[in-house]
Amino acid sequence: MSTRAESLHAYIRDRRWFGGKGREFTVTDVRRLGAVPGHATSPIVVDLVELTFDDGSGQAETELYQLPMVLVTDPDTRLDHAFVGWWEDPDHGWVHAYDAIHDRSSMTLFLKAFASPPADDAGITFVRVPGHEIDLDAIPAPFSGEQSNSSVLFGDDSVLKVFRKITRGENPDITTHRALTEVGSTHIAALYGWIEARSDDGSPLHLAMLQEFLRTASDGWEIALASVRDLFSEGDLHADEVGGDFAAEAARLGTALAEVHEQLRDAFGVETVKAASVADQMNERLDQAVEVVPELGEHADRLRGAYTALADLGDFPVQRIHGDLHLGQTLRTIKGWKLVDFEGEPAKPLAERMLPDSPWRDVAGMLRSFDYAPHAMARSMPEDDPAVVAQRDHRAEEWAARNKAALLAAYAGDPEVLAGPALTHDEGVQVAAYVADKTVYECVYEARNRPSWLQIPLAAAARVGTP
Ligand SMILES: Nc1ncnc2c1ncn2[C@@H]1O[C@H](COP(=O)(O)OP(=O)(O)O)[C@@H](O)[C@H]1O
Ligand SMILES: O=P(O)(O)O[C@H]1O[C@H](CO)[C@@H](O[C@H]2O[C@H](CO)[C@@H](O)[C@H](O)[C@H]2O)[C@H](O)[C@H]1O
Repeated sequence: MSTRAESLHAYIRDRRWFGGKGREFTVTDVRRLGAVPGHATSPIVVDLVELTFDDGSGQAETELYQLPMVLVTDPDTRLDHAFVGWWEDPDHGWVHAYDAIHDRSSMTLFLKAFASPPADDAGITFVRVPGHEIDLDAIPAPFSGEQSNSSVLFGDDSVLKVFRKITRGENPDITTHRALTEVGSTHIAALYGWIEARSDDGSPLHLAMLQEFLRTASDGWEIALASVRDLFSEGDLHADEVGGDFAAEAARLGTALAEVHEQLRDAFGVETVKAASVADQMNERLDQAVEVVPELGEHADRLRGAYTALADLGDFPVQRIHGDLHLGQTLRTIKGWKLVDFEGEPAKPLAERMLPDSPWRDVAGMLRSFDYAPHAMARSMPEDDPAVVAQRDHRAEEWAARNKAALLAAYAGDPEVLAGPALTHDEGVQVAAYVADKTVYECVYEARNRPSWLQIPLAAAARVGTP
């Protein structure tokens, strides 16, 4: 028989959403945040599990993970895949605990709680945003594309994104969506509500977000890959001649991003930042990245050149931004492009992700994605003939350049200009520095998560500063 802590350890360790893969940790605390009422026999509870990572350096780190669970007295074989453990629960005695995300009746009660919020002493609060009549009878189904969090779809009406790693304080996914929903932005999935609790120090714990389900959505990354596939299969045609040309979509993405940035400026305001201090942070990030990816050292001079040019700008404006924008965070619907997942860069502490930043960081994220798409596609089509490889490389550059130009021109307000300088000198310097910084981040991300893709950002680092 294992203890509650051992069961939680084993369950969390193997989950896709667990961010500490490969690191040793122990479960050092379990705090019951509250309960969702309504289940006749099986309590639904929300626990906050504290994990402590100790790599032996003497500096233990803790992280909090959220686990909504349904506690039943007899095993439920339908939920075998979501079995967390069997233990003596402090409030409910001997129970079999299952991850509630996978339990339809638990998730129905989560949804209904938005309409009839539990009493104040339930520990968790369901907040509803006015403006949408939630379909309370919609059937829940966990999202198959589970990533860093767990999402549950309710019919074709709404999605509940349950944050797994929890940080004390506000979650920018909620606060940014809320502000954009209030101004009626057409480039996001509207916020319908959220769930929160209080931390022991009184600060908010944002637990989940209920938002519009974009039922006609196609993933921007997949659409871009399809366009590249089309181009690669027509070796002698140019990017503007093949059926799947993406440039008009890239331009629409640029326009959508510009609108969202403007709405975020109106909602959260604008500040100025010293360019030299931003350049210092980029240099520091590069120093740390070279420790993880030593090959980056070969390109350090050209990367630092981009940061020096940035430092020379003096001051520049910063504002609330998306923070981790790439094609995988864009969805094409029949009503245009939508941006999702405003949580910011996963590697940064939450407090840092909320800080105003340059909108050019988001633009740079998209430009990097236009480099990734053709190179990722080329990797998935192994080829021995050097002539075909060279032709593809050439086409890949062409595809990336065409779509980058289209996005930049539209972002800068001129979607007709598909080539030539759409940006001022200062804007160009910022784009170059943020592209360099994102490339460095990607090298570390790939080295840790997908080493076989490391070559994509490394090759880009070698090109920084070249036209
Ligand atoms: N409102 C929505 N409607 C439809 N699909 C969505 C919606 N929000 C996200 N998605 C899809 O789910 C995926 C994961 O969402 P995301 O917010 O990025 O979650 P995570 O934080 O778990 O990575 C997205 O790439 C997108 O394909
Ligand atoms: O979506 P997340 O918030 O988890 O973002 C992380 O993972 C992304 C990969 O899924 C990573 O994006 C990089 O790879 C993409 C292709 O898979 C590419 O389109 C992006 O341009 C590239 O940065 C992202 O950087 C990371 O934060």
